[in-house]
Amino acid sequence: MTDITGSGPTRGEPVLSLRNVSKNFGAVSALTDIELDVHAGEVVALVGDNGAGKSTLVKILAGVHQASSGTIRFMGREVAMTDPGAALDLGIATVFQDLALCENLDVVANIFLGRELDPWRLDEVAMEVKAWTLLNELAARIPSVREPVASLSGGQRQTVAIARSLLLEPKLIMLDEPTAALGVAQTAEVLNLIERVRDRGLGVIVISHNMEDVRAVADRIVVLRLGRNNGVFTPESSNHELIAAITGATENAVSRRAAAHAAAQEGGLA
Ligand SMILES: Nc1ncnc2c1ncn2[C@@H]1O[C@H](COP(=O)(O)OP(=O)(O)OP(=O)(O)O)[C@@H](O)[C@H]1O
Repeated sequence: MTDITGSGPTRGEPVLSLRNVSKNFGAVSALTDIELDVHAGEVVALVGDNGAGKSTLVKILAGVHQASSGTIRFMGREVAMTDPGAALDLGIATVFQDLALCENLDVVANIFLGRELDPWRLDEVAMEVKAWTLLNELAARIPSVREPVASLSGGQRQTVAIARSLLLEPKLIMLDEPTAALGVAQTAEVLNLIERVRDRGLGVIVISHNMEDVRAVADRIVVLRLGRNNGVFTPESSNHELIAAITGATENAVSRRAAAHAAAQEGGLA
């Protein structure tokens, strides 16, 4: 049976720790002296305006880009993510926004894509059982694992992509905008899924622009602004504080609208 936790760290132990991580693209400083900690059984939301450096940070951790300087510790030791394979081998899984699924293949084939149990002799039955086990552990609602991905909803596709990333028993999973373009019910399903992954002791990093989703699922909210850390918040932090950290100003069009909206709601309730 697939155990999606693997031999992971105990809840609360540090999984990932970044210190002074910087990344330059030629003359462009995409990231400067980033610090980030993720613990086992914790969801960390990475938020920031467009161009804040979120994608660059995730790509460094996924081995797509290499940091220009700084240290990355993973499971207690300093590591170098030289390529995507190295990150995967260490136990860092990434679900990118495009999900990288094959529309015409079924759920089983997508979960095992490139990782067939025996590439010379496809053991369809064993792979189907393993796919079901994985999806059941996630309490995922997929009608049939023999359904082509093309016929699944956005939420179900996200589920398949997450299940696929758990196959290699990672210690850390990174999700890039997992609820973008999803409806209300599908978003709730994906947020539940993230909680189940967290409850199994994995460290989770979620990039999101949706503050409601971030508050609903994150244990800590790390704000990046112009490639630098700009505060760590909790879901209880006020919208005003969060928006100020994201935009870098306490008074701006977004915060004024939020304040006016809150005042109107209060007025309505009175
Ligand atoms: N390959 C690259 N070459 C040059 N500059 C880059 C490259 N990738 C990112 N950058 C720059 O790094 C900065 C951070 O970009 P990044 O895409 O990481 O931000 P982001 O927070 O993910 O934004 P978004 O929410 O729009 O995806 C930007 O100034 C961007 O132009």
